[in-house]
This record gives sequence, structure tokens and C-alpha cells, in this order.
Amino acid sequence: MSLPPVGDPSLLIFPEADKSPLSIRAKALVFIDPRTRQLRQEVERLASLPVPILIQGETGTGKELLARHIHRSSERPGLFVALNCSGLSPNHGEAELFGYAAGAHQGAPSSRAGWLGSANGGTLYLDEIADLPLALQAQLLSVLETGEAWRVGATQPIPVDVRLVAASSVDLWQVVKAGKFDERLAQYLSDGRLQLPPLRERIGDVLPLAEYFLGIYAQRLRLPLPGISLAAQSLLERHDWPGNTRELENVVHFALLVCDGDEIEAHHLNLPAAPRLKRIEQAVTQLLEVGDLDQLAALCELLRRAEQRLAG
Ligand SMILES: Nc1ncnc2c1ncn2[C@@H]1O[C@H](COP(=O)(O)OP(=O)(O)OP(=O)(O)O)[C@@H](O)[C@H]1O
Repeated sequence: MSLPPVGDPSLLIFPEADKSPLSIRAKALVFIDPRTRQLRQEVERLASLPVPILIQGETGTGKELLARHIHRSSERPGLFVALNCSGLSPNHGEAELFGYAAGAHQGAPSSRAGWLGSANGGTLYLDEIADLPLALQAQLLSVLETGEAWRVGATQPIPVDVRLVAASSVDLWQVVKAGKFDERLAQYLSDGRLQLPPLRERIGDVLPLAEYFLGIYAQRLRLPLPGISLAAQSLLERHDWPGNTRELENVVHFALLVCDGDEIEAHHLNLPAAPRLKRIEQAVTQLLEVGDLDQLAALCELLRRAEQRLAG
């Protein structure tokens, strides 16, 4: 197991990784699994087009990292500005997002650009966009469509040129159906949709990512670079990764710190021995309690096949 050489299309190297915030520590985007290689092609296609992008994926799958890559590839001259919509102030969300004019409210002697203004000429990354209040959703759409924004308290709009890259860990269309997301904004975002699969569905990325993080942390902590034993590799590939790549990064970081030999062993990973088996056990137990006849028949068939395999 080793990472592809620099220049391989599955490994994107970020030239200015040092400029990224601490929460995004990657120097490269590791895409090795066939599913993420395919995604990579889609990303390259969309990045240079003047379309908004919606990245859907579970927490920790790498949505912000991908958004940063899209911004770099787009070569837009402005900044990449990242905002988590659930962090907007309940009372001053509009001013935070769109800015305010001088004198708009008490204690506002001068005007402020807001997040949108700071991203002028660049990319506004809105994480968890489903958490944006409905009223701001409609306002945001109008700004993006007209290229004009009204700061709170302003008497005239100002021109803005912002590319929106939004992320969501939930299906936006379901939120639309529930009446809590603006259908027109969802439509606007649907031109460039990217689905980042959870790590458990792209097993081919697990060991390359583990090796990559090991390299990063060994270098940063000035520790010798250990290998990963076969048992540890197998455990990494069998784990469910509910926290996705972020969880893998933390697990590898920890393993490196507690590793006392040339290789990371399974017990250094501090992972449950067989999480999937546990889940299967729970599902079967539930089925035995509440399953209907068809489900029980399907279960018997599966158990029969398991028996057959055991018998050799
Ligand atoms: N393909 C990848 N290659 C290298 N590092 C990655 C990759 N994907 C994610 N990471 C790293 O995993 C961590 C989590 O990534 P990121 O913050 O982009 O996830 P996210 O989906 O935006 O999470 P959240 O939904 O919680 O905001 C970061 O440290 C990031 O650098």
C-alpha cells in the first residue's frame, strides 16, 4: 500500500496549504477509490464553469476541502469565505451575511461588508445551508441572481459578484418538501450537484488516506514513519467510520502517538473490534422480534448461505 506519486490525477496537491485554517489541515485531496476518482472528474468539469455548486455528504467527508479545491481551480481572484449557516446570529443574521450601512443600528458608526461582501470576486462557502433562515434564503437567491446586494439600512444596492458553493449533510429536497427550504434556491443550486460518498462506501480511499495522514502527522510531530500491520489495515477497512475522514484522521493521529514499534497494530487504533458485526446482530435481533414472514424467510435464506460457506 502506498500513495500514488505526485502528479497522479487521484492525488491533488494544494500549493498553499499553509494558508488554510487549522481545521482544514490537508495538503492534498486523496481520491483513490473508483467512486471518488469519478467524482474528481465531475469536480474538474464543474470548477471552471460559472455555476453554483451544492456538495452533499455526511459530516467529515471532506466537503469544505473540496469547496476550497473548487475555488482554487476556478481561479476567481477574490477570497474563499467559509461560513457555517448554523453559526449565524439569530437576531443579526441579515447584517452578518449582507453587511450593514453606517448608522444602520446603534453602535454602527461605519459600514461593514458582511460575509457576502468579503467574498466579492471570490467564493462564498455556506456550510449546512439548510440551516439558513428561510427569509435569508430568498434574499440570498435574489443577490446571486441580480448581482446586487442591499446592506442593512442602505439606501441603494451595491454590485456583488460571488460564486456560491453550498454544502449540506441532509437531502435539501426533503427539507424543501418539509417547507423549510426555498424551492427556488434548491433549484438554483441543482446545476452543480456533487455527492461525496461516506467513507464506508469508498473503502478504496481508507488505507491511502490512513497512510497519507500518518505521513502528515509523523512529519509534523517529528516521529519516525511507522507501517500499518495487516491486522490494523483490515480493521481500518472494516470500520464503519460514522465520523468519516475526520474520524480516520483522529484515529491515525492517536495511533501514531501510542505506537511503540515499527508498525501500527490493531490495538493502537482504539477501534471496536467488529462494529459491523454488532450492527448486523442488532438488526437480526430486531427482525426476529418484529419482522414479518417474508423478512424472516429472507433471513433464513441468508443463514442457509452462511452455513453453506462455513461447510466449505
Ligand atoms: N479526500 C481527502 N484527502 C485528504 N484529507 C481529507 C480528505 N477529505 C477530508 N479530509 C480531511 O478530513 C477533515 C474533515 O474534512 P472537512 O472539514 O472538509 O469535512 P466536512 O465534510 O466539511 O465536515 P463538516 O460537515 O463537519 O463541516 C479535514 O481535516 C480534511 O482536511
